[in-house]
Amino acid sequence: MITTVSPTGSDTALLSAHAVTKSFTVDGRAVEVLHGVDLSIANGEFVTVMGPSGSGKSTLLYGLSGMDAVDAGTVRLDQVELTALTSDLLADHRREHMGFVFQQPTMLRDLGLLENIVLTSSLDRVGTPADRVSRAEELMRRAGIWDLRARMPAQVSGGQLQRAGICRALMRRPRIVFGDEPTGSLNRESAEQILDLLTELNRDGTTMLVVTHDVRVAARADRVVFMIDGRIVDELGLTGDAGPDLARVDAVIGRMRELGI
Ligand SMILES: Nc1ncnc2c1ncn2[C@@H]1O[C@H](COP(=O)(O)OP(=O)(O)OP(=O)(O)O)[C@@H](O)[C@H]1O
Repeated sequence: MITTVSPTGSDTALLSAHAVTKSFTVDGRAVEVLHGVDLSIANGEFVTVMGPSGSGKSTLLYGLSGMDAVDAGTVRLDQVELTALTSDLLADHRREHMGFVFQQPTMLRDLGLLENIVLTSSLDRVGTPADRVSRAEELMRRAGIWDLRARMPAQVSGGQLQRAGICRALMRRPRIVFGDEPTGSLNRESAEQILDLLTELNRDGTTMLVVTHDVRVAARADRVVFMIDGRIVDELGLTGDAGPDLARVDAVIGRMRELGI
């Protein structure tokens, strides 16, 4: 059943934001782009954020993940208030608990995919080198790119590279994965494969917050959050027996029409 959910918080939230504001200085003037955003994401939930270009989706994602500081309000990951941490502690926390998937992963071009994936966690000194390779193997097999492990980033397709990027993001078993247009640069078939992978990872318990313009991506979520002009204006719950993808896509498009997006 497709349901509308209220935009209120949840006691079991893994990530919660309260009254978050953010301004940028443009031509010497502060322009507020997030106007007191509240958002709670439950453990294991898959949430997508949709809205017009410039509505503040990426700014929200960066603010919630601590990649960029917010001006006011609080952001908590589980019991830890991210907005109260020093930048060093926040960076540690981010490395340990969060994964990031962007439109195009940045890889070192002279290293093979496996080395690229293992390298991040090697730098972080997590486990033994053998542990890291075995974790990478598990993820790469799952993503269907183990056979490509020795290829250089320039020798694989955009979709394969994105799958490697997702493997890299998951090396440390993050509690939450943030995605900013993870299928934005891919053709339809590759995008579907990435979506299948993200959906599968979410089913295994990884919480996800993904910003997207693509209704097919949004429709995979448990909940779609709609932003307009720096505010969350509506939410659409897609949990339960929501039927085939098409019905979910229809529901998202219908809500976008109602909101004039
Ligand atoms: N570093 C910055 N300096 C000044 N203004 C910024 C900066 N980053 C973002 N903005 C502005 O903040 C607003 C929100 O931008 P943001 O990138 O969050 O929107 P978005 O919804 O993700 O857009 P899109 O869908 O086009 O990626 C926009 O008006 C943008 O121009």
